[in-house]
Amino acid sequence: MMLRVGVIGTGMIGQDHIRRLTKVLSGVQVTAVTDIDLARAASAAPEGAQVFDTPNALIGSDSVDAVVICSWGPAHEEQLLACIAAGKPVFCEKPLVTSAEAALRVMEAECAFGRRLVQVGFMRRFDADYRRLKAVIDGGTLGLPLMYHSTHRNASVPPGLYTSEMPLNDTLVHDADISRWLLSDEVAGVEVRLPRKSRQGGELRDPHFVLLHMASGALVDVEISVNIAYGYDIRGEVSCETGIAALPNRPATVVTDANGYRQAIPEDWRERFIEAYDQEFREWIVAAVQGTATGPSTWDGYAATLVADAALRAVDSGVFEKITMRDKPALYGLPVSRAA
Ligand SMILES: NC(=O)c1ccc[n+]([C@@H]2O[C@H](COP(=O)([O-])OP(=O)(O)OC[C@H]3O[C@@H](n4cnc5c(N)ncnc54)[C@H](O)[C@@H]3O)[C@@H](O)[C@H]2O)c1
Ligand SMILES: O[C@H]1[C@H](O)[C@@H](O)[C@H](O)[C@@H](O)[C@H]1O
Repeated sequence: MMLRVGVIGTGMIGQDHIRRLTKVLSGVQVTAVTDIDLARAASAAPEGAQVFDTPNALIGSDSVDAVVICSWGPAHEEQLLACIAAGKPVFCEKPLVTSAEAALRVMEAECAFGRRLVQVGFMRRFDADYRRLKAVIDGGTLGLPLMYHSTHRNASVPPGLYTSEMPLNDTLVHDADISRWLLSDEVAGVEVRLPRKSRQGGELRDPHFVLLHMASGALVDVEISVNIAYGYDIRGEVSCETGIAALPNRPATVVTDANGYRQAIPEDWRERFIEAYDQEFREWIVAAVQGTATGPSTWDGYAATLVADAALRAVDSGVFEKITMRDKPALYGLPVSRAA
């Protein structure tokens, strides 16, 4: 069966996902697009796709079996609720939503529907390097994971559009999610320290040093730098009881010349995670054709949102901010635990 997809939001990642859905992946066709900027939607629409005036019109259309949401975070809740009301599988870019209350409303709607419909765009879980790293941790040969060092550096972020909350509610959510997934753990609380401000980002508060206290007692330190200038640099190293497991430096051709040996650094997320995005959509298509969703869930989006909310509180309070999660609905599987 050919999955007919409607895309909401045709900005940077919307266009990149339309490219992979039309030129890279099979079994899928983009039949509809929309954006509040209709001219942008029209220019991003692949041949034969209909341009809708509103997300609701696209979601309700008979020509759309499943939806991909690539609008800004604060718009996600309303669009997710409309997809769930229509019973259509939906891939929603991260962040799921931008407050815990909104995440709970989406969760309640999905649970009332009774079947998973939502996959959240935490693409690191589909990256081959992260998958190998998790296999080593889960294999147990290094003992229990004690600390995870997560480095998240963006060359730059769009001035004006990327606000001072976003290092925590748009960028940190990746590190929160990957820490939970890698360590099979939950985040119990957050501290944030602000180092000297970088002059690269104008008024933007940047960088951030975040400490995630995991329920097992493991600690995760996260560097969020969003105007590092030199490239998109994602690193991760897990310190266990008897050894260390780390992401490799990205395989890239080594250039040698009079200036020495060097390897290229990805420009942005499109380049660094290109295969991971392809894979997350391969897996999404398989589930969406069956009318459901697998992979990162509304529960995972809720957990990451709780971390973002707590981190935003911690910036103001300067102290440890505790996280309290609601009970996990059966729809999302068993609670995780990494026993000491
Ligand atoms: N997984 C990743 O690595 C990754 C990478 C980039 C962006 N993202 C996420 O994807 C989303 C979009 O990011 P982007 O970088 O493409 O931003 P962008 O600003 O380039 O594009 C967003 C588009 O959505 C449109 N839009 C906003 N609100 C809308 C609404 N209510 N209805 C219809 N259209 C609307 C805007 O007009 C714009 O064209 C964000 O949630 C972002 O966090 C994820
Ligand atoms: O929306 C983007 C995207 O999620 C990237 O993966 C992340 O590195 C950026 O910080 C964020 O702004």
